[in-house]
Amino acid sequence: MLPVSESLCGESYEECKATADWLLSNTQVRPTVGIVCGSGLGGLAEMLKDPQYFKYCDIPNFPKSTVHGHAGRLVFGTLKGKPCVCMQGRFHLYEGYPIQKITLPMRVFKLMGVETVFLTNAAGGLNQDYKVGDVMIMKDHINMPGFAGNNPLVGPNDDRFGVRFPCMSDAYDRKLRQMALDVASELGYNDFFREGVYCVLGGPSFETIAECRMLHKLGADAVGMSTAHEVIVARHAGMRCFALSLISNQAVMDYDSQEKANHEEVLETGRLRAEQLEKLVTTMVDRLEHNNNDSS
Ligand SMILES: O=P(O)(O)O[C@@H]1C[C@H](O)[C@@H](CO)O1
Ligand code: HPA
Repeated sequence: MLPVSESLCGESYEECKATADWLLSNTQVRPTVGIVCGSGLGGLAEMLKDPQYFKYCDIPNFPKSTVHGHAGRLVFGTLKGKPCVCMQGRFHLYEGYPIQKITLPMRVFKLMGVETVFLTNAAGGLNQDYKVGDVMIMKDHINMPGFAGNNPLVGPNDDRFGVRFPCMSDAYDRKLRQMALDVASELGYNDFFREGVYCVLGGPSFETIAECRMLHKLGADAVGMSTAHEVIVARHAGMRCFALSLISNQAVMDYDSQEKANHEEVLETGRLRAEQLEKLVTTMVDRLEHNNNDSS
């Protein structure tokens, strides 16, 4: 039996530790790199060598994955010789879980020894220069649910994870972003590589035209339904973060447009860019130094 929860939503230190210990007792892998796969981007998990799979429904304290395109399992293995754990599918606010619960895997990552987290997502392009299939390095985020008090760090702070008021001006690691630009250039990806600001909303409905126009005016280049909350929790716990948005569709900004955002297009764009994204992340992991203090 796992310890009785005193947390708001099942994400207390003791519960996360029990989950981390359970996983570590069932695998030999001691991950220093964590990966989160976005919609249609689960193929990255297939890159791990000697994979060991744990279905979310079998992991103590884990929520279940409910979204098509998110396999719902944790994969342990090595990538370019580095011990990794990969979420093949993530949790979203719109699935009905409390925000503290959907970000629980970040704390479990931390307690298993992860130092650096790579996250991917599918997102709608708000920047008019972006095309479907572009890949955006996340330079920053706008956490819309947080404006209304729905921040994953709401609730009692446990200092064993991090401080009460964590800084977020360095949420997306500068050195990793530069490494991504270098690697993208070496791989000949410059034509479809961007760097920009991601705005997270709660979903599951896609945005109205007025909402897209507003978000663009506020400074967002892409809009999605994930990642920012995970990054907040990962940064709170002192892990380095790097995130990529695949522009899976153009956000509709024009009342004359016949375009309609839909999840099938999102998954299809993921399939088209999967190989390049996998190559980029694999190359970056290969170049990682295990030095969390290296962050800037
Ligand atoms: O997990 P991500 O952020 O990649 O998923 C996006 C947002 C929605 O879950 C879904 C919409 O198609 O894709
Ligand atoms: N909006 C929100 N989330 C998304 C989108 C979008 O257009 N595309 C993929 N995820």
